[in-house]
Amino acid sequence: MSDDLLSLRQRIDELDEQLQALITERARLAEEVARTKQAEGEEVFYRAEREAEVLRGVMQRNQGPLSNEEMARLFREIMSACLALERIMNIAFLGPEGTFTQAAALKHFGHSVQTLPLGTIGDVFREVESGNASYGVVPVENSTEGVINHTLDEFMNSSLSICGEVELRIHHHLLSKNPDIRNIHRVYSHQQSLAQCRKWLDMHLSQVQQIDVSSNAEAARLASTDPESAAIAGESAADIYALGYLAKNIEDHPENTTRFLVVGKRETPPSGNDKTSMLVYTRNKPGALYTMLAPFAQHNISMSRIESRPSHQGMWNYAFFIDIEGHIEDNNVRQAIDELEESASLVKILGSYPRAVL
Ligand SMILES: O=C(O)C(=O)C[C@]1(C(=O)O)C=C[C@@H](O)C=C1
Repeated sequence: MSDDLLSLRQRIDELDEQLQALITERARLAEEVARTKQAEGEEVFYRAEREAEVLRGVMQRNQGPLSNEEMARLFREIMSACLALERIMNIAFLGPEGTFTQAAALKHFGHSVQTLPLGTIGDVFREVESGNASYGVVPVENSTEGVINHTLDEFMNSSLSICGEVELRIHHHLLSKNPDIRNIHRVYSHQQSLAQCRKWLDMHLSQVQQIDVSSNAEAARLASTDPESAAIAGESAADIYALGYLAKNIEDHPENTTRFLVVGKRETPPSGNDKTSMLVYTRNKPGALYTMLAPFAQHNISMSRIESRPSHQGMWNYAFFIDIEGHIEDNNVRQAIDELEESASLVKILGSYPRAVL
């Protein structure tokens, strides 16, 4: 080994020692935080607003060469490990193991949580409502395929609050036990993923049967038992089912992103950069939509999403899912909602939560 390399490694060793001592000190402080929370009768250890504040601080201070996201990911894991000293959290997600929803849960909470795969979006809500899981993670919309109605509909009858959002770039791969694409006769995947790779499939596998299954992870499991088949799924499913890559990143839109929501029982205090989601029921009369939206414009509040769903409460009533910028404790948001309540049949606040940091 050259002297130059040796001395660089010595400096890295010294820094690692300092970093380790600092991480240990941070972990001890987290233990002290836990004791303080306990003494104050607090039952909730996870603080979404504080975590967002810490991660934003990390990104603001960062000057490279690591990217902001990379640096924040490192701190994400340190905080996750610190929180695990306070309390191990159980996170329910739309399973099975290896789904993008699991990847979103780990991106949001870090890897020091326990993840609990469940069969349906409804099961995720029930598990959090019953207290068996601390939080739940469910998909809510995809940039190419649109909104996930099951999730929106669950909010109509649930008392849970949204306490976070996660955005995940979705990369789809063609995975198989078979090393030769010419031997593939069937492709398994979730119907949304088949749709997201439509052009690629038409171009490369137009003669191959497409089989729509309940999740990409299930598709990967099937492909692992059927060597004449392939699955369209993500990296974690490839790892879990030991599949090889026949083609990578086959999604039609490279910017393909899915947004997930984190649901829990606690309302989240302001973090300084928040969103508020609500469900607004209106009567079907002329100008209802205009009247409903006017308070947001008057109070200078940006709306990032509006979706309508049949309300299931009478044939002509609609429910609108609306996301706005700001926190329910902000004066202008509070005032706009007070005014909205005068014209709407019902306004249900689903939660104010930090805008996705990572
Ligand atoms: O500040 C707190 O309340 C903590 O518990 C500490 C800490 C952290 O490690 O910074 C850990 C977990 C919380 O979710 C937020 C922050």
